[in-house]
Amino acid sequence: MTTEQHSTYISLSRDEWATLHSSPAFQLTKSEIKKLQGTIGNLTNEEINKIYLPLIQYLSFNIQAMKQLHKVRNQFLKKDTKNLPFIIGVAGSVAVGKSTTSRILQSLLSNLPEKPKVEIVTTDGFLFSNDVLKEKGLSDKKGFPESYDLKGLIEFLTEIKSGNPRVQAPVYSHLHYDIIPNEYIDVCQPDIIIVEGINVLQTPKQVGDSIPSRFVSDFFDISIYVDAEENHILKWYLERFKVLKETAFAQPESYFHRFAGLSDNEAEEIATDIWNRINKVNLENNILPTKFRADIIIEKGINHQVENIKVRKI
Ligand SMILES: Nc1ncnc2c1ncn2[C@@H]1O[C@H](COP(=O)(O)OP(=O)(O)O)[C@@H](O)[C@H]1O
Ligand SMILES: CC(C)(COP(=O)(O)O)[C@@H](O)C(=O)NCCC(=O)O
Repeated sequence: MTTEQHSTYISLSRDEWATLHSSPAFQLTKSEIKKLQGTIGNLTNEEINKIYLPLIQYLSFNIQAMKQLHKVRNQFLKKDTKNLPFIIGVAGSVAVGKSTTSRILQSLLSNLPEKPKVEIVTTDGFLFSNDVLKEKGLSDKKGFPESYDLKGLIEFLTEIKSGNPRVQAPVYSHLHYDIIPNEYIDVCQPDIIIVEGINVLQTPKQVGDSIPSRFVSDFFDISIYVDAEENHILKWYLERFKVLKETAFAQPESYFHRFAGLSDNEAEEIATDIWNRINKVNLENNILPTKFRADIIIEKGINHQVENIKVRKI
């Protein structure tokens, strides 16, 4: 990181961050932890208390501040507009833990005293279908900026921030490795929306001779980048692939059903190849360069333990 980038963040070690939290300690049950931690799972109550509760408190201050700002703006404008959803963007590499982080945030935010309704929207729903990717010659570029219907994603977020009471998002199935035709999730003005995806902090590249006038991040009230060393992320990607081989790939309808009978070594070879050809290139060229656009950077060590947190100075 350059000195200039450094100087825009306050950097806190795990222990420094943990001391900032002032609410009482929290104890999730084993089954709650299991639901949150994902396929591999070594999430602990210590991690929740030291890392995620201070983060929730920090997010909660921002949510309260936004409500207050909305109130005084309404007073100034002599209007009575309703509060719009507070949008949190969660970015980072494939397999770094964006979905897991989002589930943890959803669960803990929903537990705040005002019991807000919190929904997660993943940007993989805005990937082009496999047929369209094939037509565009992008089958080996899934997850790259050009593989997303960015216009559709911006329209979705515009609708949300316009106060539309019911907005629909398309659905991606990791099992089928494709968009599910004609299936949508309804987003009905929750209090908080977590928008999670590898592309959420990207700035649009020029499309033809027009540049989209808005970025996805323009709609965020706060953004988080989940970061780790690439060798750790690859390890998590391989571990997840092996677990999926035993579970999801075993289902006949899985796109990767042909991988179900592979030995662990064969699976590791195939997953490493997919990583090196697609996800690693995407990380280096298109995801990592967006890190310093985030308001908060969470840096994880080998066991998913957060080691350092950077918070943008305001
Ligand atoms: N905080 C965490 N604690 C424990 N395990 C985690 C954590 N974050 C991610 N994982 C594990 O790492 C793998 C990748 O996480 P996932 O959330 O699926 O990544 P992404 O959504 O970024 O692709 C999963 O197997 C998940 O169980
Ligand atoms: C669909 C994805 C781009 C989304 O990544 P995610 O948001 O789940 O981290 C990714 O899971 C993917 O399929 N990448 C292409 C290469 C691969 O099969 O891993």
